[in-house]
Amino acid sequence: MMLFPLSSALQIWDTAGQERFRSVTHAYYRDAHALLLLYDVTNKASFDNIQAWLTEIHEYAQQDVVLMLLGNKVDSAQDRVVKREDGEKLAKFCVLTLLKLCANVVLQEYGVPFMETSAKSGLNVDLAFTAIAKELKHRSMKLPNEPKFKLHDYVKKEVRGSGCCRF
Ligand SMILES: Nc1nc2c(ncn2[C@@H]2O[C@H](COP(=O)(O)OP(=O)(O)OP(=O)(O)O)[C@@H](O)[C@H]2O)c(=O)[nH]1
Repeated sequence: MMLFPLSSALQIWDTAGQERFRSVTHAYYRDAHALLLLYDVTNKASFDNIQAWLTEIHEYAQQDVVLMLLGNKVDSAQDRVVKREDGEKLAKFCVLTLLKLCANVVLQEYGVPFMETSAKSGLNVDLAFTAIAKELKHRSMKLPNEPKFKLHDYVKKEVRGSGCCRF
């Protein structure tokens, strides 16, 4: 991935969401620098499951892990059961839950960034990965004279809505 003026390599693991693979996925948390929490906007159970994933994150992930909440499949507008506002509320709730669980300074200040995506149309997919990569890059470079990268501001500025005609 090119992040001007440098490039970045991301190693991406798609962990199995099913309960029966849970013990295997624990192993991935420990060394992860970022976690993308995905639910399916056409599947309420996947939305409700985010709470369980947060508990897992607290237990197994690094304390300063970069988190992002994504509501996927927004191209399936006719099957949508989870509203965008519910996702936004959940992103705030994620913060409260994690604050109870840990003292992640980044989360305390800004909350969990949230956006809706479509793997089918590509809506916001590049943005999600670019935002994560930029955040990690800035953290790793630690340049004192560089302005701090603000993940939330970046996501807010760049995010595209699914709207009626933009999948
Ligand atoms: N319409 C639509 N379908 C999608 C989208 N993303 C994934 N799918 C479909 O949803 C189904 C499940 O996708 P997966 O990527 O296997 O979902 P998963 O959450 O990784 O599933 P697990 O491996 O069980 O955790 C597949 O049929 C995909 O083609 C999307 O953005 N829009």
